[in-house]
Amino acid sequence: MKYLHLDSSFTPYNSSINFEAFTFNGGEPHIKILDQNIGNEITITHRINSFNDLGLLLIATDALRRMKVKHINVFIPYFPAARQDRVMVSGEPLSVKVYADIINAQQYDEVLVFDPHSEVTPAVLNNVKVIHNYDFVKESLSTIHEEVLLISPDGGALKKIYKVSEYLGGIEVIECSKKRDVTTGQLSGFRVYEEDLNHKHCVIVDDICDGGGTFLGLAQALKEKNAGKLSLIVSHGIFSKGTTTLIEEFDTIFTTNSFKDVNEKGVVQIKF
Ligand SMILES: O=P(O)(O)OC[C@H]1O[C@@H](O)[C@H](O)[C@@H]1O
Repeated sequence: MKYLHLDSSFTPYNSSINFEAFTFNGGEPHIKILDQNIGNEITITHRINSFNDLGLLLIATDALRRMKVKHINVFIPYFPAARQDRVMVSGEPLSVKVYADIINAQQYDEVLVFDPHSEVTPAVLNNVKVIHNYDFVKESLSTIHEEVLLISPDGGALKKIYKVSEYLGGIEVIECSKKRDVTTGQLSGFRVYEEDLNHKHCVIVDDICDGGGTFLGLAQALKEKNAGKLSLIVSHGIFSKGTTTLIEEFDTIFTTNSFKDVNEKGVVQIKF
């Protein structure tokens, strides 16, 4: 099996097929595969954070098909728009399905995704294989040498966190839920369904850290219930508002390189 790593800083498997890629003046991505003996099965790996990234994946797939590669797999660690997985009000798109339809049209033999936001992503993708967060959480926790509680931020994360807990031999899970303002729908606080956390190390586990507001808010609520140290494990680190405030609040933040590379003291990035 050979690998085509389209993003030079995301190279989860060692060997990569040689290629040249650049963007035309008009903004269109271009690629030329330089190796000619590339075999019959290739896995493309790519972080898709923009339409240009998607475009590069599509034209790379076309180039491989024209080179008569029979079996093509793709590893898209952070599946785009996985959070836009339902239409809340008329006028909104079902974006995850739009991306999935484009990926499905490529007829990949296997589509690997890492810890998708909900069950909708694997449901709308063909030939999908989900890489769960179990080993990532296990590796993160292996650096914490004290008893921990796993904190589930909301109902959406519950099913996954209980599976993680089971995988790790039954670590205690503390359930929480988000409070929302009834008129605006804005996040207004958290309910923690445990009276006293007994100063134990609380580890929040979730799929995505975007702006970080969820985790800063939850940290406050946990402290009000006598939390000890706080850590955060998030599969996909977008960190759109930076990491400074989060680093001040959390003992350690664990993430992967599924979305981007982060080199900040206080953030441990476990790489694919
Ligand atoms: O508060 P930020 O970091 O912006 O958003 C992260 C939260 O938004 C959800 O979709 C994620 O699953 C996570 O619970």
